[in-house]
Amino acid sequence: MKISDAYVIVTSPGRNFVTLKIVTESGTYGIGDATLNGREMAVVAYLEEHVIPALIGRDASRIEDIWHYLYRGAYWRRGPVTMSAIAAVDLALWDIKAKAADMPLYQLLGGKSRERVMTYAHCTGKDIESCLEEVETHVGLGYRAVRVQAGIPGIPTIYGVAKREGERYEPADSDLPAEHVWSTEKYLNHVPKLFAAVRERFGDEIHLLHDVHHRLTPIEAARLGKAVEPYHLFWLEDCVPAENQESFRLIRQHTTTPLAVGEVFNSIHDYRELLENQWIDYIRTPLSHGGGITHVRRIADLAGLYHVRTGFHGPTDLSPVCLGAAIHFDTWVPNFGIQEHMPHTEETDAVFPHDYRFEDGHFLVGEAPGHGVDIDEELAKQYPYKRASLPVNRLEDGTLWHW
Ligand SMILES: O=C(O)C(=O)C[C@H](O)[C@H](O)CO
Ligand SMILES: [Mg+2]
Repeated sequence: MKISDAYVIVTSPGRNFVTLKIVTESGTYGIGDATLNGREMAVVAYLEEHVIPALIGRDASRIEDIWHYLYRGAYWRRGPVTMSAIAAVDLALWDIKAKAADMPLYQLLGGKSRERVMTYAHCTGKDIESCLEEVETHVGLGYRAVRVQAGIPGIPTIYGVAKREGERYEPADSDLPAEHVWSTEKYLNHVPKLFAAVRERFGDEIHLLHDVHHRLTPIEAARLGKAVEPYHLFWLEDCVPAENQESFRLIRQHTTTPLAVGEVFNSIHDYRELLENQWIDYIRTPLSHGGGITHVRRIADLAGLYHVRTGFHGPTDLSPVCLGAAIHFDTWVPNFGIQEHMPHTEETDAVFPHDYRFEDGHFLVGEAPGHGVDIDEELAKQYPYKRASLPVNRLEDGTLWHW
């Protein structure tokens, strides 16, 4: 199973995606997602200049050895660019191995732990009322869990809320970073009212999630966690920037609201104190940013020791390749929690044909050999790369804040 060719495909069917294709001498190929939103071309350069030349001629079946060759062998360890590049190789190699075994990937991982994968949808609105309408729509579509984000009075642009009614939310929305304004006090005063309204209208059954997107300090996060306790959230996500893992000690001492962290993490080392001290409840690192299946399953196993479950990041800036592989992983992993689901556009789905299905608030894994996602290279060529940047956030006095 010698690797005879490998190349990167960049396509932008509505948004940018980076895909690595690895081909073996027998003609069996695999694909991996290497998309790092707003920093796509850095991963392309890493793969083309440093990884692909070293892959040609290697045995594609030696996934573990190739992982360590790329991780230890680079000398420069960890980081989102490195770990996204390694992830793309790893996902493509698992795809090849499963195809060679004529098995869907979940079988190779250890078989089904569940029949279907619960997902949560994004419900956003410019105010509480329009957000409630979104919840109504998604409950009607069968979702058992929804992420609720509403506009905050006095803050013109807010994370998670589309610029105009009826439009899709897309964070990387301009060539150079847009500038947003943030007020912690306005936010903290408003969010409990939003959850009170959702529980009052929809009752206790539906799971509710919320993403703070790294904007609070630990004591402010503790205040929010406490304030929303009556509405029993499924999780509060990224309530503080998590480089300082120790800050979760303080948050945890104050609130029983479950905490999810890690969509910007890329290594097991980012999680160690959080897990060993039982400060969090869900891990978020997607396969495509955390070194692929080979590394993320080690994080999931470590998490399992502490009753921590998976809740993988799944916005539209991860391609269907990442989502498809995640659905296989979610079907297998013993300590599964939930899978994020932001539907891709029709154009994206056409470029990446796949066999996973959404039904009644859940994903159903496909039975095709491999991870079940392919790329239509001819169609991909019709959508050239266009630079798109994530916004920056400033406090009302102009101080640069966390976006
Ligand atoms: O989906 C989420 O929870 C996010 O926070 C989405 C991020 O803002 C997005 O992936 C940034 O690229
Ligand atoms: Mg998030």
